[in-house]
Amino acid sequence: MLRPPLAKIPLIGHTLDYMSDPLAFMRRQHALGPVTERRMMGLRWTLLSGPDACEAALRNADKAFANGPGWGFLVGPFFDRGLMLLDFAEHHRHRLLLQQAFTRPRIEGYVEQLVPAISRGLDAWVAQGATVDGGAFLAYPALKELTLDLATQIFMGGADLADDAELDALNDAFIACVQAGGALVRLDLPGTRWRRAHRGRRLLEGFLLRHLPAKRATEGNDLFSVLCHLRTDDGETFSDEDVVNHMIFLLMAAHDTSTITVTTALQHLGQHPEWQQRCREESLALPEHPSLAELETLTSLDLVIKESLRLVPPVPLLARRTVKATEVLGVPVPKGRFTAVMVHLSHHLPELWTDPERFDPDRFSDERREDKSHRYAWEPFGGGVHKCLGMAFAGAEVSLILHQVLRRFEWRIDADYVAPLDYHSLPFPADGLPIELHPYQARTPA
Ligand code: HEM
Repeated sequence: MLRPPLAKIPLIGHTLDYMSDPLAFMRRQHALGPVTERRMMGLRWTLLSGPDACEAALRNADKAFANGPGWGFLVGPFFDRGLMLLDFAEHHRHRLLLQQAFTRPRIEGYVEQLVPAISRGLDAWVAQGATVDGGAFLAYPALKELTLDLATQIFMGGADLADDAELDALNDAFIACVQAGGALVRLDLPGTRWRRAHRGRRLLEGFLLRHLPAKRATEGNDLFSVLCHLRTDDGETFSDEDVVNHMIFLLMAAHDTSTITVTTALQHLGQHPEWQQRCREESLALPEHPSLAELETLTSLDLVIKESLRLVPPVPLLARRTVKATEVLGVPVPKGRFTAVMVHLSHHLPELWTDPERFDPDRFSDERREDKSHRYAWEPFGGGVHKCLGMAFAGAEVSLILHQVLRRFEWRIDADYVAPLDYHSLPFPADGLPIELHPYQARTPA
């Protein structure tokens, strides 16, 4: 925690302003206009707020905004050459190939693997007995562990690649890479997040390179194996280096984002028992291990997930840097300018949403469709050519976890509870989201 005198230095002060309450920071900025400037993290940034300004950068009609040099500043050394950090023709080429790993038949295959893996993860929640029955169960760390285990399973092809100690080391390495994004000291110095992340990246590269020949040799249905065997009609494939870079990025892209979404949904379902019951009834009507098509019939849960992504978008702002001079809504933006596309704010603007701070999943129902108020009113997955490639996978994973949790547990959270969200990297509840969790007991009608 920085002491107050440091917080008063303007360039760090604005960074901390953002981290302590991003929405308040974005609101203050937006009051000055949709295209403004601020010094943050030692650099001058153009800040885009409101759906029109966000749309301009994400549609990127004149190809002025680049991802690599923007995100590269925040997470570059650790997620180097992941799809999100590639640009223009090269990005297009890699995306064409990578999207074959996220077709519907592939996702159906991942769902088949996810279903038993989630069941096993939730068995462990029950086995933790003391925390499950009545005591405070910390939902966020439990979900983080669950989604990391799922990533090991679905992305890497199972725990047999590594023993428990190595898996723990890999998880730590991966977490170090993610946490470096919010580091204020961005130098490879002893004891810094930056140094831990460099070490983490090396460990992940070594692990993946070691297992790559075996993945190339046989065709499995885990993501690592799939990436090794992708081929376009023109015969394009990924090099070993590409596979490693994409794998490390995909692990990052998939993990925290899905965990945050499930956490937010659990919180609101705990605070709104009527929605919890409505979702549970739909889940109880399906098998414990549903197919992708069955999962898509969970309409109430779908509304809850959309509303959770609106209230707490896991990626609150998107980073870009201009590669040439351009303008947004008539305001000039010079070449070389770091740009923050503040999608979070659009989700909370009263001109786009009724009573935006209220948890109201029905706002996404066919009768209301408030998300149609603007093409970029709801953009948790971004927009334009970099729109999230894992959107369908994420939807399936998040719904599957919540489906099984709803069938097996019930929980309550105080209606007045406000999650103390930490925004040093992606948002998460600093208190771990304590909930009162009980095994679900079906009630017999009186
Ligand atoms: C709820 C969960 C998720 C959210 C909210 C989310 C959000 C986003 C956002 C906002 C972007 C765009 C970044 C930008 O324009 O700068 C993005 C890109 C991306 N996401 Fe996701 N994501 C989620 C889950 C996933 C999952 C599960 C995967 C993979 C399994 C994934 C893979 C990707 C990839 C590959 C990109 C880069 C796309 C490109 O640059 O062409 N995401 N995600």
